[in-house]
Amino acid sequence: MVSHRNALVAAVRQELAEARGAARAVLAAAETARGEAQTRRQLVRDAYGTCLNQLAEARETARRDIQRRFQYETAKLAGNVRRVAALSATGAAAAPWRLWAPSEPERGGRPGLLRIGTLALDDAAPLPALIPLLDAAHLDLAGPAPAADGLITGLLLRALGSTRPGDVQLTVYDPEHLGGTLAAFAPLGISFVGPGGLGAMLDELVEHICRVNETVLAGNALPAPWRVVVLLCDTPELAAGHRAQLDRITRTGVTCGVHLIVRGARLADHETVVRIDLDAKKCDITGELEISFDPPPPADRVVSFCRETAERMRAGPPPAQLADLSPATFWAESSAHGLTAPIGDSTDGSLIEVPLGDDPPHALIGGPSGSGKTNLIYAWLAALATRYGPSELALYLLDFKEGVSFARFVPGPRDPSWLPQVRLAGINVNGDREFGLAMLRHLGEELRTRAQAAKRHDATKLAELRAEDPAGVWPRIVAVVDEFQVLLGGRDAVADEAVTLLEDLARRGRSQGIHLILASQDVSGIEALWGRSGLIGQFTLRIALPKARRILADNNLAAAVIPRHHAVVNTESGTAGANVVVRLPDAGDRLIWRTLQRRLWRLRPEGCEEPRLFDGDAVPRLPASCRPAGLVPDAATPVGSSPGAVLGERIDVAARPARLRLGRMPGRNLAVLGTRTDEACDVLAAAALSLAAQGPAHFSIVCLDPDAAGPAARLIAELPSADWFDALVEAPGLGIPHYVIGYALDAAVDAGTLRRLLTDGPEQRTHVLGWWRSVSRLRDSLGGPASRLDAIGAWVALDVQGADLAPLYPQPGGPAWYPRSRRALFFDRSVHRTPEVIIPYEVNSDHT
Ligand SMILES: Nc1ncnc2c1ncn2[C@@H]1O[C@H](COP(=O)(O)OP(=O)(O)OP(=O)(O)O)[C@@H](O)[C@H]1O
Repeated sequence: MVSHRNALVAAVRQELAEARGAARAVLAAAETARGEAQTRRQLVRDAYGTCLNQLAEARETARRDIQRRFQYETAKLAGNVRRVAALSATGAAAAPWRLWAPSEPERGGRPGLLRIGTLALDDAAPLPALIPLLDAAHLDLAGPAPAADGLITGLLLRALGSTRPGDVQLTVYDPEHLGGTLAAFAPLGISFVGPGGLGAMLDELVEHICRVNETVLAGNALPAPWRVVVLLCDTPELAAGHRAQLDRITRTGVTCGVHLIVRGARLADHETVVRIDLDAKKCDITGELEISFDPPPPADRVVSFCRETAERMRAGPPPAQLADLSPATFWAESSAHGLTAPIGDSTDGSLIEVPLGDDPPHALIGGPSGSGKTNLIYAWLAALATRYGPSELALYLLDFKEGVSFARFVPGPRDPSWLPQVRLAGINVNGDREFGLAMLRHLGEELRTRAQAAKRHDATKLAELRAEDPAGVWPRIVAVVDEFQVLLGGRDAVADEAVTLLEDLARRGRSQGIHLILASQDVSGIEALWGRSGLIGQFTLRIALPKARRILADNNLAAAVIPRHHAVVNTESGTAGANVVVRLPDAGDRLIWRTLQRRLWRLRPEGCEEPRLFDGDAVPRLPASCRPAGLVPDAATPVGSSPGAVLGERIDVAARPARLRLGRMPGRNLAVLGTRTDEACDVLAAAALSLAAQGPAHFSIVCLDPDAAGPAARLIAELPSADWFDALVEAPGLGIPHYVIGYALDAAVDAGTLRRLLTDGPEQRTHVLGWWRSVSRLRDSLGGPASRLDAIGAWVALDVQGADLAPLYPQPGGPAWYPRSRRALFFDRSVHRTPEVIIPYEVNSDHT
């Protein structure tokens, strides 16, 4: 029993031991699992922390990135807005008060926006808060009266300061303060409306709008000035009638230049109404952005501005500047149908355009000395030359005054530029009416060429010719002749031919695009002008400067009353009633002109040639091509049948040399006549050198005057083949042309030898080119008063009166010739009907 019990205990013990062992094993496993779980938990916790950190970092980076982009975009946007704002509101419309000054609006520009304060932007410099007014809006202000009145004062100052004096007309309804609120503006002549005047004022505005609409419907431009009406109402309620009228004005005013600025009475809703809430610091235009309103302008600034503006209004707007006559784009116009260009402005500042074309075709400018004719021509030419390029306009300019007014258009020693449209300019022409004639002849040729081209293309006027012949170059030609009375003055062949040419050009130039602008101090005495109705009748454009006589019709006295630097432009031949008064800009400033000309010059097309300049005071030099240079022709070189001796420069547009043909015919000798040694020597030297340049020739120099010995020696030094003689000799036939160059042959020559040389020489190619100091001495050297002069086929007269030349001239009485310095009269019996004036070349620059 005991053993059984012992066994049982042992068994139990065994089982218990096993159970305990198993429990311990389970516990150990559980402990291990717990440890592992705890480790895992720690890992997860750590990972979570890392993740959180990374996320926070990423979020911070993204936030910073977004903020940077936001700042960048905001700054960019603000910059753009600031630039737009700067363009939309310039000068007085936007400047802060401390820098504020009135600014001149651009000619033809529209009014911009006006600044009322600034808009605060996060992280960006504040933007100007701008609102529209003129031509755009009515303003409705809500908020405390003093702040609103200050804002209105600022707005008015900006609107007035950025427009021309008189462009804005101000009306103020201020029943409580009886105009006191805006009294600073009183010097501008504003209308103050009292407490009882609101109805009448609104009625008047409504009528004004009706009138403006009538004008616009009639096709006329919107008339200035703008009407700005300020209503300072302290009681919001208006009488029903007033309210109805105000609503009408609100709806229709802006398009008619009527603008309301209202404080205290709400304007009806309309697209043109801009509301400004001073309490909320908001405005319709700027939306949700808060406005920091500008303070009112300093009172003294308003008062001084108004005083100065009132002064300027009394004086009128300043005259246009030369630059105002230029278009925005140069050379953009076509001259097919005419030339239109402003020459100045009217007293209200608008430019006055002057037409030239089919009607009116030509212009006559008149005004006493110093009245501004040349200035007017400068201004006109500047306006034309900036509008029409060289393929549209060609200018021929001639000034018969003693002076160089057209010299600025051609290259000079200090300025190589020229006005690209100028083809020819004549200065100091007062003594050389022949040059005027030459220009008219040249234009006459051009007229003929154009008329033939028009006939070929079946065109009746320039516009048609240009349409039919698009490849042709047919610019309109404008010929300006200043002091043209010099050309027509005098009853001689020059005046007769000039009038005939002018008449032809005036009559037919209209359809061929050739226009004349003639200016004169006094046209009243030009009989040639008034005697030919066919001529004067074509000059339908008349421009009269102050005190001009006979430019306008006899009953048109406008020129007598206009002030200095003004002109009357009349396109109906000067009839009263067709006057337009123009203020002329000062176009005389050389620097301004040079700057303009340089701009045009740089635009000149390829191949644009320098203009031909004729300067009556300049002495032309013998061209290098007329001197024997390089290879000297030898005896084997063929000799032309009639070499041409160059005697001087012809007074013509091409500046060609005048030549005397020396063929093997009787009388082919030259007599240079007169006492001016220098010029006589130059004529002989030019003749000899030019002959030597043309082929083999031999020269015999005979010099009988010690004063001419220097030039004669210089000549012989330059001639390839020449001998010096102290007396006239008969040279044997050489087989090549032989020229006897005789200086002062009247001094002492054997009459028989001279006669034989003159008579028989030319047949054997021996020609005498001699200088005699007078016609009678020439005769004496040929044997006395009865001797014949047939052997002298050509002559050049220097200081010899026309009547003295009678023995050498086919018409009785001799040619009409009054000697002039550095001018000579050339007559070649075999080619001339009438003699021609030439300018002896300067051959050697010093006349020792
Ligand atoms: N619109 C103007 N504004 C300012 N100055 C002017 C104006 N017109 C002319 N003048 C000046 O008046 C003076 C005379 O002008 P201009 O030489 O044009 O007159 P003119 O009629 O051609 O005289 P003249 O026949 O004696 O040559 C010049 O000094 C010129 O600068």
